Amino acid sequence: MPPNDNLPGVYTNTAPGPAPNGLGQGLFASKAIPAGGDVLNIKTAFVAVLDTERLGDTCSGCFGRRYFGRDGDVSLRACTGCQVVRYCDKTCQSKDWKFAHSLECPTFKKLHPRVLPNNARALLRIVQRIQRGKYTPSELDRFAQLETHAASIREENPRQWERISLSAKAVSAYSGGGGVGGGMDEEEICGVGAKLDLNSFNLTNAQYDRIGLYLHPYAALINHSCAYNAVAGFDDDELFVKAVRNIAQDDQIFISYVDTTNPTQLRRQELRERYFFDCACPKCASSAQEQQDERQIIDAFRLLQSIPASTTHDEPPTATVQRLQSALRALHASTSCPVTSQPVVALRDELIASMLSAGMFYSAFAHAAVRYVRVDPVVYPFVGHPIRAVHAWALAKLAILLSQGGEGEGEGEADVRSSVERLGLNFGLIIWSVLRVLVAGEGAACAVPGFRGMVGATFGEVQGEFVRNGIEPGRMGVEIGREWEKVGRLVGDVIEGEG
Ligand SMILES: C[S@@+](CC[C@H](N)C(=O)[O-])C[C@H]1O[C@@H](n2cnc3c(N)ncnc32)[C@H](O)[C@@H]1O
Repeated sequence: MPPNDNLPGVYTNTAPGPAPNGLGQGLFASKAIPAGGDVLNIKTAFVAVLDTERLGDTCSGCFGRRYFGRDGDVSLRACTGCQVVRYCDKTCQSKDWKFAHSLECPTFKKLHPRVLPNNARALLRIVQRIQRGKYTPSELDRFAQLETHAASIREENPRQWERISLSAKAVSAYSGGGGVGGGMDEEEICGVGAKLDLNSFNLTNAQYDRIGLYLHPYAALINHSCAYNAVAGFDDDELFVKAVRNIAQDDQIFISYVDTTNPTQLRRQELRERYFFDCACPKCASSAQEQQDERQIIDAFRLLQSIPASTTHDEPPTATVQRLQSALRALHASTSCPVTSQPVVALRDELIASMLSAGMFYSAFAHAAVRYVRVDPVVYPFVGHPIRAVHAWALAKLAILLSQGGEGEGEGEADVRSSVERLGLNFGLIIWSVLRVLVAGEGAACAVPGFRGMVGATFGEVQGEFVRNGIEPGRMGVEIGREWEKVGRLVGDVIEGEG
């Protein structure tokens, strides 16, 4: 991809321009981009910080990039100055020190053991880097032009404005003012805080789990559509935006700011509250007639929200699993939500995560198979969609664990295990075929390089194991088809059990 002439580290097949229909500025394809193709790659963030709950388990230098996919615990060492941020080693520490930690470390130390929330830490970084002249004039110029909606935040979300003002007060006190970029008063810092809230992305790891927040003023130009044509992903703080559909030259690039599997009413509400616009995308327009179904789904969401959060720390994971399973059954009893609609989709994702924490590996495998076979092809129709790839990877990892004799535990686990054993599943062929699809589709895949590297290495090991045993799974299409018929029966049983 060609570099952007003005912005360091920005490579792109796009150009900025005014977006029609009152969307402000947007990004437009400077050439045709096929599905799976590159839209934008930004090597270094304008700002990126970890969420507070990830400071203890994620490296603040590489954001987990260097040890991603490695099994077992990774030991991170805390910064001896502030004790707040942690690193893999000196390389990661020195990278972060140069970027901004040298500026913020004394403040973190003073506040320890209190830790500033993620948006205040991001704001402090931006303000201190501006004051020390660490951004180029073109980066600052792009940042200055970003939308803030500050007046709307003040009027419509007074609590958000209060949080921004409090952060600005603290940052103004801690940043000390002055420097080559000049001092910034509290009001200016509030403006930066509003910009951060409106324009930041979820920083994710290579498996698309949220780990923090990220902002770059060029990427922030991408507008929203629920019928998006591109997705963003990260390796470390390197951003990759890829096409999930064929994009014609001069077409506008759209990502989704919200979970597009959510019902229209919820998506629109979230977009209104956080981004201050009413979405007029084709997906929102076409679901106007779905009022009846929508209402049922909204009721289902309320039911889900009435259940206490699944991540309460004092609840044993097996209890969470039971709670989620009964919520799934209650949803089926009270609404006609299909397995591919929300909140059933989100509930199953949570169920799989909770089953893993509870050590219910056979049950987690069965639900991951439901997701792979029945849910994702409908919810993410583009085969190279990164979420689909991550779910396929989770299924393969579970199959690897079970093939190595992983023992499940917990209520109901014995039943699922005996169903799997009755079916006589050949895990090896299932693992091989799931990974093979991921590796073969790599050209049109949107997953970030770190993820693809991890999948490729695992496929190589699995293939090597087969070859050592004199087997060529590439020639076993019929046998593999039979294994997927068995998986289909398992999937059918799970869905029937929920109904
Ligand atoms: C992250 S910014 C995107 C860049 C923005 N257009 C600009 O000129 O700075 C988000 C803001 O862009 C506008 N926007 C993005 N997508 C939109 C859409 N589909 N419809 C209307 N406004 C949209 C809204 O004002 C929203 O708060």
